[in-house]
Amino acid sequence: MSASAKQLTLQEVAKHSTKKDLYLILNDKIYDCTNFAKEHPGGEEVLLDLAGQDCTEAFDDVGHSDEARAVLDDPEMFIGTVKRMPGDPEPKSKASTATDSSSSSSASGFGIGLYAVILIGGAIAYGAYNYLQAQQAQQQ
Ligand code: HEM
Repeated sequence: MSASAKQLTLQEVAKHSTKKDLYLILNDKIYDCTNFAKEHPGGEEVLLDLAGQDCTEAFDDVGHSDEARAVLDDPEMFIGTVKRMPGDPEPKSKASTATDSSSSSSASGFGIGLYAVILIGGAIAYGAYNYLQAQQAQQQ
């Protein structure tokens, strides 16, 4: 059975998104969860919501047990692996690092803005101080 493991693109997997034909992607592997969905302790709905999509993140967020992972060892459920095409989104587990780096770059953008405000504020204060000093000197 595993000898017949297929490679499907994300678009092909996305076609299997109904109650009667339900594929899920987990860590770049494709599983037929049509029968399992009815038995899923977390409910059929959550799996149907993610049908035909990558559910790696959602699966990890729930903190599934090793027993849950063992369910996926069933050769009846294993379909094959994801064939990534140019322009496809990255696997979910790697996507989180991408968001991390973008959020840190926006944070440093804010840092530069704050730095500029402090510099300009300092320059204005220095100018005002010099002006007042000059005024006082004139009065004496
Ligand atoms: C095909 C993949 C999945 C398998 C094999 C699976 C299997 C299981 C199993 C065996 C449990 C019982 C608790 C445990 O052993 O951890 C469980 C619970 C649960 N699952 Fe999944 N699950 C899958 C995908 C998902 C996804 C994508 C979600 C989405 C949000 C989800 C949500 C939940 C929730 C909320 C529970 C807790 C239910 C409760 O404690 O009342 N599962 N799952």
